[in-house]
Amino acid sequence: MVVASTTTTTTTTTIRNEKEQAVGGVPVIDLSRKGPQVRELILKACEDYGFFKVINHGVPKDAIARIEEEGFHFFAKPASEKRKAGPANPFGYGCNSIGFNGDKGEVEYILLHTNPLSISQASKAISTDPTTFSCAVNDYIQAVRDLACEILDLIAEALRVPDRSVLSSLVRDVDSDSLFRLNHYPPPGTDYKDWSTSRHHHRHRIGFGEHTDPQILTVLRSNEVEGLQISLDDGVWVPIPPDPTSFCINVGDALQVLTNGRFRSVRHRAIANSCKPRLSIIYFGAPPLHAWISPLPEMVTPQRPPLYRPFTWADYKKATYSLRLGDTRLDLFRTPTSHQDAINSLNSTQPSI
Ligand SMILES: C=C1C[C@]23C[C@@]1(O)CC[C@H]2[C@@]12CC[C@H](O)[C@@](C)(C(=O)O1)[C@H]2[C@@H]3C(=O)O
Ligand SMILES: O=C(O)CCC(=O)C(=O)O
Ligand SMILES: [Fe+2]
Repeated sequence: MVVASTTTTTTTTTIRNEKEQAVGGVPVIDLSRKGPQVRELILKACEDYGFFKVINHGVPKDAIARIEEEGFHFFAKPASEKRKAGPANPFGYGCNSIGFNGDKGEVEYILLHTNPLSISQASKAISTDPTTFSCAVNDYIQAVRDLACEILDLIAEALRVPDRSVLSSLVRDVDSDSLFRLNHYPPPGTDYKDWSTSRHHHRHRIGFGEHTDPQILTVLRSNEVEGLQISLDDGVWVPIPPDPTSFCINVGDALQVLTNGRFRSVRHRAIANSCKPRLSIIYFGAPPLHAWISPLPEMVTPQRPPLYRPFTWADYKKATYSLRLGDTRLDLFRTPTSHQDAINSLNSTQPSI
């Protein structure tokens, strides 16, 4: 059972088991428990939060350990060495600067396309042992892609879509535009860039500013350091307790469209306050550039007309990269009627002057 409880400072979501004991902070779904119950839990989490954690996920420990080691090894290098793999354009090494439109954060990262050829090319600038690096990345991607696809198949079944691979086939396509990212959040005061850092401790040192992920499904794993937060409807930020044995799953914008707004693309951010370095490893499952994205026919009824017009993933990426991190780019793709409905409902909640 999912219960929202309010404390004096924040609202936290508490999950209670059948005996009404609190067992965690967000929906935690055990993927080893097959059957309709798991599908229904995933469905509810995607509708209510656009976010959940999975345990017993089947991703080999060894694949996780190898990519984590490669990540820490790279970020421990001198700034001048790391810069040889940058600047991120959008792929490669980036430091403090996110995207092309002025977004900043206390983060350094490697962003890669998941195409094995581009991984092998990029690895030459990242590692002195590019084969070991690219093998670690490829093996990890393969394992988390399988996990993403298993979840997408369960979602399609729960939505009663006749073709259970309609979502996963977009991510499995050889031309899929899926991405891989390593984010490193150094502790405050660390000299990880060339210029001196502020030693002031802010309550919220923003590592990666608030945003939604544009893709279909995000699979995120971090080390034991906290930082990830998700936003609930009322704008309250909920910290996600770190758990290196689980994966965080986010609904992305494209899945919000495919489900005609039934699932929410969750707003999230990363805070970089900890005195320990945080490393997150992220897979963004995306369709091919030429794929058309529109609400699945089963998600459209006379009562729920299409909220979004059809567009290609290439169109959506273009819009994404022309905007700031925190912008709500999905609004650009709403149908005229649904856009007007949204404006009307907003106006009706504003006091009239
Ligand atoms: C500021 C930007 C960085 C970003 C592209 C964008 O213009 C807006 C979306 C950003 C985001 C957020 C989720 C992923 O981390 C990411 C790779 C993506 O697909 O969209 C980043 C983009 C990026 O860092 O290149
Ligand atoms: O590093 C994190 O925990 C979150 C980063 C993120 O949301 C992203 O890279 O899209
Ligand atoms: Fe994100």
